[in-house]
Amino acid sequence: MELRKGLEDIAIKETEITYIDGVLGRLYYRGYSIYDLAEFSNFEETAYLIWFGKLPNKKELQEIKEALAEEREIPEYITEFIKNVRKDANPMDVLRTAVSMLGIEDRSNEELWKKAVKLTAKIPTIISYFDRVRKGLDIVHPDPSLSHAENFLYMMRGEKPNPIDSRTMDVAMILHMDHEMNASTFACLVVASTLSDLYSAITAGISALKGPLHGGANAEALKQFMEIGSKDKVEEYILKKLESGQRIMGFGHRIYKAYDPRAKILKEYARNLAKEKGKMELFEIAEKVDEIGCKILGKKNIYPNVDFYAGLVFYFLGFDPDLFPTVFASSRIVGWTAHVMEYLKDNKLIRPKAIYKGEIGRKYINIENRE
Ligand SMILES: CC(=O)SCCNC(=O)CCNC(=O)[C@H](O)C(C)(C)COP(=O)(O)OP(=O)(O)OC[C@H]1O[C@@H](n2cnc3c(N)ncnc32)[C@H](O)[C@@H]1OP(=O)(O)O
Ligand SMILES: O=C([O-])CC(=O)C(=O)O
Repeated sequence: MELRKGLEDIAIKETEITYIDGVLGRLYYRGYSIYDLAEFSNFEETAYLIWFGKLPNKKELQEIKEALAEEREIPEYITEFIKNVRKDANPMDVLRTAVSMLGIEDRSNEELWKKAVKLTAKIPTIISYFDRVRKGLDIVHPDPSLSHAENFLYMMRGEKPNPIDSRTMDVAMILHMDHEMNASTFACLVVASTLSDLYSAITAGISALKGPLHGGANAEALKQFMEIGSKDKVEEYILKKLESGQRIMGFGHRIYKAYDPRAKILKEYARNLAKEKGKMELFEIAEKVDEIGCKILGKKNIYPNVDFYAGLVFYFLGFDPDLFPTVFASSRIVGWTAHVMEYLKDNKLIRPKAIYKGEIGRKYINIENRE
């Protein structure tokens, strides 16, 4: 039996949701280029596309917007949990637990897409309530008149965002929405394939996304730009890091052997926000890491991934770094739920093999006679 560490190059399902061309650095949701979706679409429309396989007409778009807006509020017992949980909790742990709590209450047999809408609508509320409570601020209830992205920023800040911030948030959420068989989506499918419930599957996805090799890299990337402190220290920092065997966070990808198209798009949004917020110096440090990193690591086909500029964008939008992976999750929930629904249409229990390398036939020794 062949060992494929990390399941590299193993396909576990056929999909019509997302296609990645890792060599040319291209990404398509349901056949539409990510560049077109980022330029012309919005969160609700792209979510509909990912869930249902087609762009919605006007009526369908209105219906999905209304369904998402109606489901934003969270049950009181979850708000109470958020108020009582330790203020220094990791926000991904809070989100994971709150999603799990939602699952305890939802015993309905309603169609999975309806549960997917509920989860997608409620995740920004969980995140913003926790952030405001831990800062000693009053929670801001969702405003159903605002779009999904606008409302998220509104609940975080307590005031309506300007059009540049709203559009940036919308685009960032589109870019994070799905990415084929990434680690967190796979984690969801492992759980779903046992015919467990959707909330349990999503809880697994959140757990997998938390790690710094996956969705946690956006915060690590920003930390690295801040640590560097000035543009002229970038080269020395990168060389030192690589010489000591460490990784440049926000660089490298299992599938992309080219520049991640999402990073290309986010870079321009990060540049614009940096200008608007007067934070050009931090952006220029990141740009220099990008340039020198590509020169050195590009020889091994290692380039910036989505997390490289996402951290900067989320930071400029006002999110604290420990919230970045939760913002990622607030968008990836669409992809997780879409893949679970697609997989369950032709379910097969996910159960790979391990190659046994230990001994066989060892003699059991009573504890009194052991060394
Ligand atoms: C949303 C996302 O999840 S995108 C990914 C976010 N994660 C990060 O940015 C963390 C940094 N990046 C990484 O750790 C990796 O590139 C991963 C985990 C994303 C993918 O890596 P894998 O496909 O498993 O490749 P693997 O970890 O085996 O690395 C292959 C080689 O590239 C090198 N490499 C990979 N990424 C980096 C990096 N960021 N910096 C320096 N070297 C790197 C490894 O050291 C290794 O070198 P070697 O062959 O000389 O030993
Ligand atoms: O595809 C991957 O392995 C990681 C990634 O970029 C994502 O989940 O968006």
